[in-house]
Amino acid sequence: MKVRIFDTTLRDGEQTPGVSLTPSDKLEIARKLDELGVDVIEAGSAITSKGEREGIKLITKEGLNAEICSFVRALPIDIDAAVECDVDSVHLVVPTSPIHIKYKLRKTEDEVLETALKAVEYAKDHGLIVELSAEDATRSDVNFLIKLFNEGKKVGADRVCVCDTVGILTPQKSQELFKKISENVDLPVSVHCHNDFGMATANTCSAVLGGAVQCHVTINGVGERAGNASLEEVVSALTVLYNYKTNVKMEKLYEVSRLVSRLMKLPVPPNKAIVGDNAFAHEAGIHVDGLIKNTETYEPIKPEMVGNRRRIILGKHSGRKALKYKLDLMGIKVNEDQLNKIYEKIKEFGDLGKYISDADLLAIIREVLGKEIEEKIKLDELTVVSGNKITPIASVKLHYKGEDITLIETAYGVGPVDAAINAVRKAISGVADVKLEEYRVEAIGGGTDALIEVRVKLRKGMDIVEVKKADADIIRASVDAVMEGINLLLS
Ligand SMILES: CC(=O)SCCNC(=O)CCNC(=O)[C@H](O)C(C)(C)COP(=O)(O)OP(=O)(O)OC[C@H]1O[C@@H](n2cnc3c(N)ncnc32)[C@H](O)[C@@H]1OP(=O)(O)O
Ligand SMILES: CC(=O)C(=O)O
Repeated sequence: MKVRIFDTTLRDGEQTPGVSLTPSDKLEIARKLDELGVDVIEAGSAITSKGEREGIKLITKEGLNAEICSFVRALPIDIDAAVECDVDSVHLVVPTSPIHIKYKLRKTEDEVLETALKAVEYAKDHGLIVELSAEDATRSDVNFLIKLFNEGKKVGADRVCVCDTVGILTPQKSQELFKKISENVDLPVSVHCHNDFGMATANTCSAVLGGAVQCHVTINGVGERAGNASLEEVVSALTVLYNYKTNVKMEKLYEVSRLVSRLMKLPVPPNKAIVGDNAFAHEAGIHVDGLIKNTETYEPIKPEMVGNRRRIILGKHSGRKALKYKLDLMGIKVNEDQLNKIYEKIKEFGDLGKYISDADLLAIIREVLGKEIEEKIKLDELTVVSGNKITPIASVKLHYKGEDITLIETAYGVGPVDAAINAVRKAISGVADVKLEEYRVEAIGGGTDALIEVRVKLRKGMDIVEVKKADADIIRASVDAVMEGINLLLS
């Protein structure tokens, strides 16, 4: 059976405290969501602001395949704003719980019903698809919900939605509630779950078992408070664990996750299911040994299925097979004695509570093998100019393959570090397509002469490396880290 995916990253997701997207950010995300194959994009809440309307209008003009929707309250002014943005549909939200009706709206149930039905009629008169949605439905009288939905159908509502606004459902209650609503309302039923108790994905899947045919979800589970049910979790669980189908192209999940993370400036926790960087990462020796023999031993699905990748991390818990596997991947040949020496050093590092980055491993290998591993690209010159009356600018001269090829480039940036890294990336653009995925900086010590530790994560295709470098000069530390990462990716 097929389940529709209603993505609310650009509406409920953008309600994440501190997050605000520009109209062009919204358009970029909407295009990716459309490529991903979601059925509905809730592009925002048109009444919110001029910029919000601008963003929604950019999306509706784009001619995407997905239905474009705006959140509206049961108010003509909200519906007018949605109509102005030329959306296909409205997510028309009506608070239904006693607490919302009494304290928030200061109305009676009858008054709420009357306002809601008038709003549905008004939206239908303006040619909109209407999803009539009950806010705080899971703390509402189920008979009132059924009455609202059935009356809503009479005046033209096309779908209904049950919102677990404060995330208090359990999987059992969810299945029962959605069964009751589906049996008593002859319209497609949507589920909208929040994650206050970490149950949003489970509750959403149970709602589908109960009869819901459309799931409201957000990329990375972003949203109010603890967030919404996450798209990647719901789609993967429904597909793999429950055997449902969706229109989502699952192999694009990681890519869309990272776009949303970058534009919302919300890092994806490493242990996030499906799209986290640790979702398919393994350090424990016993696990890696199993994986080498058959990946199914410790992976429920293949990482490529969701656009993620397998990572073998070396550390305190590693075994020799993991080390050998990693060295093979790096094209480094060692004898048994050298392997054991590198292995012991990794354990020593781990016991000191240290994280072993790819660059650390390379340093250990260099030490044990007693020889330099070839640096394909070397930094020769670096010049950076910055000040209060100049856009920061940097130029670099690099040597590629010894002295054979010289790469010289200049670039601007928002600051001197950005300019320097842009110059390096520009210079190597003809050699390799390397993307800077993450840049973090920490001062070790307190003064202006503190040691600066820079950590970068670089990607070339599906290969990712992490490097950390420390220097009193933040620009040197940054450029050295990026150069080392590029060399690792080219090795
Ligand atoms: C559970 C959810 O996610 S609900 C969606 C939350 N989304 C948002 O709030 C979108 C962003 N919001 C905004 O930009 C602003 O709140 C606006 C433009 C919508 C409204 O701003 P203001 O007019 O200043 O109102 P304010 O936000 O202070 O209060 C909300 C009003 O809407 C009313 N209201 C709330 N929900 C509904 C509803 N579904 N239908 C009708 N009225 C509603 C409230 O009762 C309150 O009315 P009151 O002023 O008569 O008490
Ligand atoms: C409508 C909505 O976002 C909610 O009730 O959570």
